[in-house]
Amino acid sequence: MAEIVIYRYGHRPARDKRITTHVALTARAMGAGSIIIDTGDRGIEENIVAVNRNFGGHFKVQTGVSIERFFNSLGNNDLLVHLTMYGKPIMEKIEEIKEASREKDRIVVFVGAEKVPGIAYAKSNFNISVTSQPISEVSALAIFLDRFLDGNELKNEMKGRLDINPNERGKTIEYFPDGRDCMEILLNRGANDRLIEHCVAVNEVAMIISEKMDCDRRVVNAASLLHDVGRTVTNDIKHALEGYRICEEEHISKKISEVVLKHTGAGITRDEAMELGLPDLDFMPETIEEKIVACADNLVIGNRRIDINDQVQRYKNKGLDKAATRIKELYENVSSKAKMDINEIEI
Ligand SMILES: C[S@@+](CC[C@H](N)C(=O)[O-])C[C@H]1O[C@@H](n2cnc3c(N)ncnc32)[C@H](O)[C@@H]1O
Repeated sequence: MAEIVIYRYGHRPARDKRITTHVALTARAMGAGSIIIDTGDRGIEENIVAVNRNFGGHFKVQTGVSIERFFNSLGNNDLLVHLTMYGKPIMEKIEEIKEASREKDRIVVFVGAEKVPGIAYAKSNFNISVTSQPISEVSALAIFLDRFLDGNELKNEMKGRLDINPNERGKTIEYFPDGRDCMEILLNRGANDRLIEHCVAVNEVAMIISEKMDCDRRVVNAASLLHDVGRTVTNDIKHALEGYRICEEEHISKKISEVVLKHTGAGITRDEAMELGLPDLDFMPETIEEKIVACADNLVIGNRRIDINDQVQRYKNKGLDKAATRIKELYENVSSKAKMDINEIEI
């Protein structure tokens, strides 16, 4: 499938910031991989970086590429489609464009802001109109992308720091802190260097495991970095509970705080929880993300990897035989899901 690139011509930073940003947002949401803008505009670049961070994906933006430089950069593997009210109707040409794009690396969609010079019409493989009436470049681009991608772009899922969960009467926003956010939370909560180094080491192991299976990597990333944030309050068995409370205070998704809550050893049963003075709850890891983080924590002591058998022995030495058996079983379970021996992971 050819990569879709948008070229935005005639951008005037003082006048067009909003509409060019909307062209970029539409391109990003509707299946394009990047936008190139003729006039330099750091504001738009920063805006798109922030949108990617919040809502996911790797949409690229480059500004300050003049039309001459842009045309010089085009090669035989590019198909250039110019959207203009003076072009051929999209319904007549879209199948031909799809066919032509199959042999190309990139399909470059040219949209103007102000008057477009004749060279754009001459250089384009297709000059395409979306109705013969003047409309906004945002709508022209949206309709073109929708027709070109047969509506499949509407199924795109990008995952960033925020998930917007729509409901009948509004929305709920779920927050998945990224690495930078997690580090800020740890520091703001007073984590010392040793604690941070431990969290980073567990994170490294957890992320390697997460690459081997289908799971929400945002959850694994944040939960592994924050699994011990409760140790800024206490180092006893209640640290996971404190971590959960901190995650709640930071308005972090439950998918993450639940991992933090259940990361101790290979989980704590309801009976054990009662004996340990914890709330009358089951703290056993159930989701794949919960299992990955608990398991990664068992493979790390301080900031170094520990052999799983040594970890199991440490629990046995403390007389915690049941917990030791569960740790081994969890390790075997996660290894089989990862289709590798996770005891071989090196950091
Ligand atoms: C405000 S218009 C400027 C049109 C300008 N007068 C020109 O020379 O084409 C901005 C852009 O919207 C897009 N556009 C506007 N109407 C369109 C239509 N009916 N079909 C396709 N694209 C259209 C074109 O890409 C155009 O360059």
